[in-house]
Amino acid sequence: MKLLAIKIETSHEVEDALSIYSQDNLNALGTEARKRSDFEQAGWLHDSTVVEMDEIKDLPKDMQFIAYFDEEADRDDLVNKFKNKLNELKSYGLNTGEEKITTSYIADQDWNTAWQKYYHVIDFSRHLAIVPEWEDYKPAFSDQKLIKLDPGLAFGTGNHQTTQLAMMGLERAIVKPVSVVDVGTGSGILAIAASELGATNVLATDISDESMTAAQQNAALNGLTNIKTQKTSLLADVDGKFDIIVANILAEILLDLIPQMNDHLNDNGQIIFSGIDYLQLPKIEKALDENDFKIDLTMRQGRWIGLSITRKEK
Ligand SMILES: C[S@@+](CC[C@H](N)C(=O)[O-])C[C@H]1O[C@@H](n2cnc3c(N)ncnc32)[C@H](O)[C@@H]1O
Repeated sequence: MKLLAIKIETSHEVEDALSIYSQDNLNALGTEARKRSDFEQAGWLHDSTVVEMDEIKDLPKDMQFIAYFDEEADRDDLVNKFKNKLNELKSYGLNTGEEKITTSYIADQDWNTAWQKYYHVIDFSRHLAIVPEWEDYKPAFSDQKLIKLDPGLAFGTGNHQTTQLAMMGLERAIVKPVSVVDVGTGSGILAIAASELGATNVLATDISDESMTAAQQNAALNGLTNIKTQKTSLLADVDGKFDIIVANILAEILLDLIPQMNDHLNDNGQIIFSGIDYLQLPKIEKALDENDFKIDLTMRQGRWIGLSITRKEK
């Protein structure tokens, strides 16, 4: 099988917006960002970044964004959609760089190994490190938990700021054994983090088949038997209540989740949201308030907001 690769010479300011747009709106099979700054920083980073010489001669001016699609996808339509998206992002005042778009068809094996080059150990916190399946890593603290991961085609390498905000929320929330539901699990990264942080049982849900496969494989890779998966949209068909609900999904989808949360949250339960662009926060605040929830903690990385939420006191 071949893949359609759409390459855009653009600016790092629009990396998140293009990644999410490609995956959520255009059904991209995967995305990749080659940033000049990554290459310039290589060598002094304390992680295991390795830069190969043949890549240095071809550095992007700022960022090369690449989205991969099925070879049957409509190439011209996708290129037009990316052009429109870049115009929209420019109208928000974002730097969209050169905006040069090129396309090519590549063998999918090349893609599988190509993106692995840009995915390395993330020494995330005192408690957690994310370790790609193919890398060796020795933690500085012997009790730091390792999340071993092969995200495959699912979202959730741990590199994304939204995933990291949700992980911070989980670290703060899990202070005793609790039950957790991870809504929109992608690679299973947050479900695995919850289990490693001491959750008793975790349900990982997603609407995509790729995510179900990736989450199951990654739970097994980490030897975790307390993670179950369920393919479903949000919490509509989920049975039971949980101590923690965690969801890293775009704000538009979180708005549909909010009215479902009360029926699935135990007394004294907590909710962790991520994936909210800061411009969308007022909508989320309003919906939470209308559904008798309150925000206890607001976290922000770049454009992204993470929230820790509980029920309003009666
Ligand atoms: C931004 S990714 C988050 C992945 C992972 N939890 C992380 O934090 O890195 C969002 C995930 O939500 C899933 N998703 C989107 N809409 C959904 C819905 N209505 N119900 C369940 N999952 C959904 C997508 O398939 C995707 O895997």
